[in-house]
Amino acid sequence: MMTKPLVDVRHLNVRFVTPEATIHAVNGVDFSLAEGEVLAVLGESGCGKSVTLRSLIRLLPPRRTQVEGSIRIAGHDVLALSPRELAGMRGRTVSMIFQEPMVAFDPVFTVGQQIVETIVRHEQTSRQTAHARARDLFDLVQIPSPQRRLRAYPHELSGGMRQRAMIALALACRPRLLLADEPTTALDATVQIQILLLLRQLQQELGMAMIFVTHDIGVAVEVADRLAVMYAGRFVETGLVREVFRTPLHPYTAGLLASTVSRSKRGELLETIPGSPPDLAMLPSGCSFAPRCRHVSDPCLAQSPADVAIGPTHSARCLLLEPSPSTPPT
Ligand SMILES: Nc1ncnc2c1ncn2[C@@H]1O[C@H](COP(=O)(O)OP(=O)(O)OP(=O)(O)O)[C@@H](O)[C@H]1O
Repeated sequence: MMTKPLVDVRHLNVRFVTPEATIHAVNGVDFSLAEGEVLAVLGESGCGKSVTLRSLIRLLPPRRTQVEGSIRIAGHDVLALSPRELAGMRGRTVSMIFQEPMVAFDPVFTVGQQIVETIVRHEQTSRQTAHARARDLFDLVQIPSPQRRLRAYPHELSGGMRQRAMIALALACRPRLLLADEPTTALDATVQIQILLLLRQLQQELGMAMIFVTHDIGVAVEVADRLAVMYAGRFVETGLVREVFRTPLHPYTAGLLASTVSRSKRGELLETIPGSPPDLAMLPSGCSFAPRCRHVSDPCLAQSPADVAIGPTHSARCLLLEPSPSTPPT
């Protein structure tokens, strides 16, 4: 029997209409995610990863933002929710963690007060019960001396501790889905690894689904079951981590992998993808990657590639994968 996915996103388009230009940040993204599954969204800066993630809980500035398509999370039709229903869904069903924890915390309250407040607001429990839960959460995210740390203001904690406290806040109401927007990028390498391991362990223990945005392929491989490679607002390749890693289908994915491999072998970036991602206010016609692609041919400049499945879980958008018009049908 097919179970319903926890997340189902269809034809998601997000545009920012500014007086100067219309920015096509997300262009026809489709994906679904099962309970307990981890998807990493991977791509260079400015390709629409954060906007995709934020649109899932409508965390985009409402003015001048146009969102089209459908987003269903745990049975909620997210784009149709009232502000009150949306507030109920955030925290309880879906939570988000950020690169910079100060985004999640209010500097004038202690971290303990903020976690207790979140629990009381969502679950109508007593303060005493909420405080005991906050303590347990600090244990869960491995913060030593939890009682003392709960009484600290956000700025009094170190970067790594603040990140752990934000994860505790995000988990306060036991969400079924955690959205993570480059949560380790700002940390130094050792702390980064500790936080990644913690997130993976928590995700497995709590059976929580997670969507993890990163520009680091090593991080994606470390945390995810599935990968979505994003370029110019589109998912250009999706698949299980090992499939994408072993058999990249899209030239962009192959380029990302090649630059990572050459960097790790020689300590320097030997093979980068030439050029830079297109301006999302002026997307080229045809395939958006064509201007940087070593396999480009004339049709790529005219025709936008469809998503071609080469297996039950692996697909990509590249004309090289489409049967050529001259191939007789079998
Ligand atoms: N509120 C906004 N108004 C106008 N443009 C925006 C807004 N938010 C994002 N954008 C634009 O949307 C595009 C996609 O941004 P997004 O932050 O999703 O990229 P990203 O892939 O997450 O990159 P990074 O890794 O640098 O965060 C960018 O061109 C960005 O400038």
